Amino acid sequence: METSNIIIDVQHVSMCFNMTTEKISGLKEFLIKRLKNQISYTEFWALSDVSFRVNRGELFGVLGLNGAGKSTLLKTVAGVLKPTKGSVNISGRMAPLIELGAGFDAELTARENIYLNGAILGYSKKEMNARFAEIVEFSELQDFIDVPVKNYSSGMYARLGFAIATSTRPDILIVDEILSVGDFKFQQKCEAKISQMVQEGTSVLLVSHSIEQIRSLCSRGIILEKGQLIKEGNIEELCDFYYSKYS
Ligand SMILES: Nc1ncnc2c1ncn2[C@@H]1O[C@H](COP(=O)(O)OP(=O)(O)OP(=O)(O)O)[C@@H](O)[C@H]1O
Repeated sequence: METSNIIIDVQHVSMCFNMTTEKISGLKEFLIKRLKNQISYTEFWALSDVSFRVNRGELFGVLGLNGAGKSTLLKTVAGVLKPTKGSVNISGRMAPLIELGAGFDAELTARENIYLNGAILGYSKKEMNARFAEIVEFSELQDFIDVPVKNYSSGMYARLGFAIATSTRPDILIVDEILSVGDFKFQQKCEAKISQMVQEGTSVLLVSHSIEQIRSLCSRGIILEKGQLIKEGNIEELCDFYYSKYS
C-alpha cells in the first residue's frame, strides 16, 4: 500500500472517560466537592487500542452494537475528542456530520447558518455565495430558508447539514447515523451523492445501524465491540460476520 494513498490513519487509539457515579444536585455542590477532592471517578475505556487506515476514495463503514464506541471513534477522527492514547492523522479537508445540528445556531435562519457553517469549515463568504444555490437546491428547503432552524424538524436539520458538508467538496466526509432521520427519498439522494463523491476521490467514514446501507455503500470497514476492533475487512465478509455474531 502506498503511504500517500492513506487519508485517515488511526493508530493505537484509546479513549478514556472519567465517569462519576455520585449524585450531585447542582453546580455549587459539584464545585465544593471538587475543591474538597471528594468526587471519585471511575475510568471507562470507550476505545481500546484501535488501529486502521482509510485510503483515498474509499467508503469505509464502522459497525457495532449500541455503545460499541462508533461515535467516539468518529469524534476522535474529526478532532472533536483528543484520544487518551494513540494518534489520528488526517490528510486533507474534512467535513464532519457527527451530531444533528452541530455547528448550527438555533436562533439563526438556515440562510445565516449556511454562512456560519461554511466559516466553521474554513470557507469565506464569497466561497459560500458560490455554493448557496446548490445547498438550497439539494436540501430542498427553499420555502424554509429564512426560518430560524430552531423550528426545523430533525430531518430538515439533516438535509441542511448534509447539503452544506457535501457542497464543500471535502477530501474526507464523516457521516454518523445522520442519514437515518431523513425520509426514504432523501436517504436515496444522499447515498447517490456519497457514491458520486467517492468516485471523485472523497473518502467517507460511515456509521449506520442499517447493515444493508453499509453493505450497499461501503467497500471495507471495521467492527467495534466494547471499544475494541474485533474485525476489519471487505464489507461483504464483515456484514456476514456481524449478522452471524449478533443475530
Ligand atoms: N462524554 C462521555 N462521557 C462518558 N462516557 C461516554 C461519553 N461519550 C461516550 N461515552 C460512553 O462510551 C461508550 C461508547 O459510546 P458511543 O456513543 O461511542 O457508542 P456508539 O457505538 O456510537 O453507540 P450507538 O450505536 O448507541 O450510537 C458508551 O458506553 C457511552 O456511554
